Amino acid sequence: MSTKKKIGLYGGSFDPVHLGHLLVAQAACEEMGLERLFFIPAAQSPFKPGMAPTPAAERLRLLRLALAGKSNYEIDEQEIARGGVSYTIDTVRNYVGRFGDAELYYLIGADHVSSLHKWRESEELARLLKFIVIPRPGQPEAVFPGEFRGHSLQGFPLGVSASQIRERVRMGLSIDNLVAPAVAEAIRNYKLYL
Ligand SMILES: Nc1ncnc2c1ncn2[C@@H]1O[C@H](COP(=O)(O)OP(=O)(O)OP(=O)(O)O)[C@@H](O)[C@H]1O
Ligand SMILES: O=C(O)c1ccc[n+]([C@@H]2O[C@H](COP(=O)([O-])O)[C@@H](O)[C@H]2O)c1
Repeated sequence: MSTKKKIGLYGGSFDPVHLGHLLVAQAACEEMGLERLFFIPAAQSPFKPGMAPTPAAERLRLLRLALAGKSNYEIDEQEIARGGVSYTIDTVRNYVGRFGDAELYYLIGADHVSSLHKWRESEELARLLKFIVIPRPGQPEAVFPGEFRGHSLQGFPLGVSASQIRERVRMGLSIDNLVAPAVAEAIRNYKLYL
């Protein structure tokens, strides 16, 4: 069995961070024994080109509230700092430089598995890390394409998405129990997603 440190990278738009994300993180840490998990908010996800995300400062504010007090979770702002479209290979190269002796895992929801081969420099990405896939309701069981290596977790499949939360706020519906209480309060106070 490998004794290398296991480090998890969790990239996403987090617009806003919701309980689905937090359960993904929990399942990955428990089932894979990750020592550290970095939440990495994207400046702009490559596969959401037509969608201007909420300003990074607001998404970061919500992430900080959601993760407050969870010491094994960290927020990495490198993609926000780089700006432009956030390609995972650039971020992963940064982690290889910082944690060359660790095993790197990248967390994705099951909705991303079938298009992994379309990610930038996908062969190099597949060489540098393994993927952790968390089931999402409505998505088939993950089958890794080609060269990709990874683990499919049991998780706690939860039918919550950021788009559903944005839509509920626009419609004046409650988002309590879909996001952390402090996140719901901040979304109300700062009048986000109206
Ligand atoms: N409920 C969930 N269960 C499992 N994985 C999830 C869930 N929600 C999000 N993810 C995964 O988390 C990562 C970041 O997701 P993202 O921030 O884009 O949220 P989203 O809910 O998918 O957003 P949107 O509804 O706007 O597409 C992606 O890999 C996505 O598949
Ligand atoms: O690098 C790529 O080509 C690539 C293609 C699609 C998605 N990603 C990353 O995957 C993460 C989840 O994407 P999304 O669209 O669900 O927010 C986010 O950090 C994106 O930058 C990365």
